[in-house]
Amino acid sequence: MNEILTVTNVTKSFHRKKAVNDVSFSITKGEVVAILGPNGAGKTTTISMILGLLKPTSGEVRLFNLPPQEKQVREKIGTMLQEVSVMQGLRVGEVLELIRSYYPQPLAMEELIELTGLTEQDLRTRAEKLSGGQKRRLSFALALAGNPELIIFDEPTVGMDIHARKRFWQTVRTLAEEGKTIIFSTHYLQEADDAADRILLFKDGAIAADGTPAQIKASISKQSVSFIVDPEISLEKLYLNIEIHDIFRKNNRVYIHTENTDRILELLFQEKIGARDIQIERGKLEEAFEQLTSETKDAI
Ligand SMILES: Nc1ncnc2c1ncn2[C@@H]1O[C@H](COP(=O)(O)OP(=O)(O)OP(=O)(O)O)[C@@H](O)[C@H]1O
Repeated sequence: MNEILTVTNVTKSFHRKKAVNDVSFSITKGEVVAILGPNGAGKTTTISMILGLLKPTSGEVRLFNLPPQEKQVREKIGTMLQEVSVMQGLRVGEVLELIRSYYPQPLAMEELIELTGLTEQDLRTRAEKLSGGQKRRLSFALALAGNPELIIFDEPTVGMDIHARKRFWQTVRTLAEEGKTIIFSTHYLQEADDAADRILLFKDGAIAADGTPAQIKASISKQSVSFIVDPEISLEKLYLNIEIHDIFRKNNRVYIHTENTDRILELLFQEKIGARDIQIERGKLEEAFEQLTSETKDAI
């Protein structure tokens, strides 16, 4: 109903290589979604298909229930891609006025300046003379110029210093609170965790996980419950539980690897096996993420 984007069984092949392999997901109004994954996971290819810049080899992308290339769709989208190209010869203020004039209901110039942090001085500068950081701000302003309902950023914070990043994400939050739908790609789990309310974890051209940051973190970090139990107590009843990934005894202790420590605790009390000195451990998240994503293979 409130679906802004639907991606259905989309595959993109370059020669024999599948950059994106049978991906399906949908995004509803007001969501802030991170497409998270390592180099080559298929993030940019997916975003390019969403924007209609690349045609899927098979499958379908629909935005506002229309094909991405439709004019009505284009008017509702703002985008900031990795490569910033600026128009030569025009001043920043002129570029913004020009782009605003293409849209039926552009964002007010004052608001655009306020949101993106462009200064009066920036507005008078010729676009090609901007520094890298200023160009990113212009690019951000261009993305917002048409007052879009859906904003798509491909690796938006690459090259931004820590202050610029902070400011950028604050602005994204403001836009989300206004009801905009936001999709961005990133390499960084931390960034996805801080800024998004949903993460699509891409790996080898497919979605490896889809959930809230808390769910994604729980699914990738190794958690374990361990406890002491009398050696004669049978653990057979526990073996069958699907929440248990691995169970073994080491010295006096039993270790259980799981994604759902709460459920395991419930189970221990239910089964009344007399577990003592129960400990819960969570592995380091960033390490687990790096391990997961570094296993990315150059699939053919
Ligand atoms: N035009 C192209 N021709 C051939 N192969 C391509 C093309 N574009 C992308 N690929 C391949 O498809 C795979 C996915 O690339 P993509 O750029 O979508 O990944 P990504 O997740 O955005 O990576 P990065 O974080 O490095 O931008 C990679 O293996 C890449 O080499």
